Amino acid sequence: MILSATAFAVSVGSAHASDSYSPVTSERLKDPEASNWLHWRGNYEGWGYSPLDQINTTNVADLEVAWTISSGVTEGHEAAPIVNDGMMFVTGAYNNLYALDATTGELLWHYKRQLPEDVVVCCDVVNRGVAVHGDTVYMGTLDAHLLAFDAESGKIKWDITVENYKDRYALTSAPVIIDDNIIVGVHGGEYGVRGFIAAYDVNSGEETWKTFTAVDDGSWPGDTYEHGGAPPWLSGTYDEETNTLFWGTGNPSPWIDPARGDDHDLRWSVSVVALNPDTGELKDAYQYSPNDAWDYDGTNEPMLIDIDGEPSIVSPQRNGWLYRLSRDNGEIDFVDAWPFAETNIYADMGTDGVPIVDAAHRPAVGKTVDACPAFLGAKNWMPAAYDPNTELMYVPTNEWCMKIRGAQVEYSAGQPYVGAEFEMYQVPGNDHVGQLQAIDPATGDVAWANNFTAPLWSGVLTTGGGVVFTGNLDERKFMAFDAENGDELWSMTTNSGIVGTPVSYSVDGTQYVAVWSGFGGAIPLWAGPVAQLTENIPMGGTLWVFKLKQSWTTKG
Ligand SMILES: O=C(O)c1cc(C(=O)O)c2c(n1)C(=O)C(=O)c1cc(C(=O)O)[nH]c1-2
Ligand SMILES: [Ca+2]
Repeated sequence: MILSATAFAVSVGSAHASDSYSPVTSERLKDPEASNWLHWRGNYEGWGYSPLDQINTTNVADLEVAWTISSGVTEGHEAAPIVNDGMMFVTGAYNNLYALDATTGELLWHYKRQLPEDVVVCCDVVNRGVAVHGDTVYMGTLDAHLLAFDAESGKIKWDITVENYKDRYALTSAPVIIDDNIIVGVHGGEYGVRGFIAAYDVNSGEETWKTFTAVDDGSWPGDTYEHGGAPPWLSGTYDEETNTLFWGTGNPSPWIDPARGDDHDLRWSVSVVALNPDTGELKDAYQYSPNDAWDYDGTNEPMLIDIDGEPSIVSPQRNGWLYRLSRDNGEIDFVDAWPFAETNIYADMGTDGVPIVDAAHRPAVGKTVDACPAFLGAKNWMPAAYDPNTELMYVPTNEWCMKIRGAQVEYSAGQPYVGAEFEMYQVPGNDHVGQLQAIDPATGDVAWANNFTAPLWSGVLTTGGGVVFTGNLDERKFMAFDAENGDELWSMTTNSGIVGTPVSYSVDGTQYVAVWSGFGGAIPLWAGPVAQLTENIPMGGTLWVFKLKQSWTTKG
């Protein structure tokens, strides 16, 4: 299914000069202050962890609303707000960008992208956030531009074209900034783009490198890599120690192609790649699903964690397996993998990390199969979080399956290039689809799990106060759980279903937690009958910001 973006007028609000914007240096990005939220996942390692502990398990029940702001837009609001010394930058749907006073919600400036009428993206007109560097704020757009704004005034410094949106290239996620490079990965796996990661100079916007993720190495039949997808549409992570960028890549285009046969790996689709961020040079890669036929994009965040002193990558994948990989010297090696939701596509996981496919669950043209998970995955884009105190990761999970079969499709620029027919369904006998799981990344053991009737489509935040935050859909609740045992400590019913990415920050000694409520994203567009679980959710984006009641905050 496709969705067209309607045009909006640009309206940069009145510039409001705050007296002292703090420039974001490369050093600050490498070692972010606990009070700020400078990366979409809080740090380069992709943890989604705030060390702040003013809000903790003993007082979180006393949270109250500090302020809210409504976007007036009814599509999905997925972004993580970025906060730098009291100033917040947050995106809504359709590339709306708001600069706000993080303590009061006062709107300092607002940019509304004028998108061409014929912009089409696969999975809703979403944006997952901005990146910040110096006195500049950067946003990727649905028409595949990269924009640089003056942080204080909202004035556009530069606007570059990353690729042609008419071929369905788009940017939906937050850029990653490493020293003088601003790095983005493209969308378009359902339209036959050729995926790439590219870097631009933070000051001039000039391209410094571009690395294709569908590679010409003989692992694709003929020249099919040229429309082979593998789009790295979510943000990557960065290991400063070895100067390595890790980035997940999407599904091959089309999902199913009779020409491929069984022996084409289609590198590096559904993989994690390791790049030198200065040059874009490929250091190494590991493929989660060679020759993928189920739309199991491997884009999910490669979280960088040290496990018993071993530098590791941990990533819960759409295919239902949680991977533990090593990352010594920027080289990726398979260590272990564990199923974390209903999955039947692999008969076994080889000890070398090359899965043994169960042919009974592999679709082809003229062959319908039942496959679990469904193509929307055991976990999709909504980021898991890691808590260095409990040493657990908290994974928003969905259990569902699909009937799927191949369909003939020809490449035609800008047209859907999927090659499959499918219908999702709930796992028979299950009373839930969504689950928040606390998992030990060393062993794959589940410490606790909480179930939700509808799918879970919100990011997760961990905090130094031992509280885990996430939101759900049909109940519209933003919730706080005890990181140790999963007990629900607090919740608040919001305006809409939550598909946001919660963050935490503090200003003048007061800790805040912020999250969008505004249902949308892939579920209403793609989930078929399973979307019925979410059909009565009210629509519309509101950013909610919480803090403790005064009696707690003054105790310091
Ligand atoms: O292959 C791609 O280029 C691509 C891009 C995106 C995106 O950029 O949002 C999604 C997907 N695929 C996808 O398969 C998917 O399930 C999905 C869900 C969502 C969402 O925001 O809810 N985006 C995307
Ligand atoms: Ca995809």
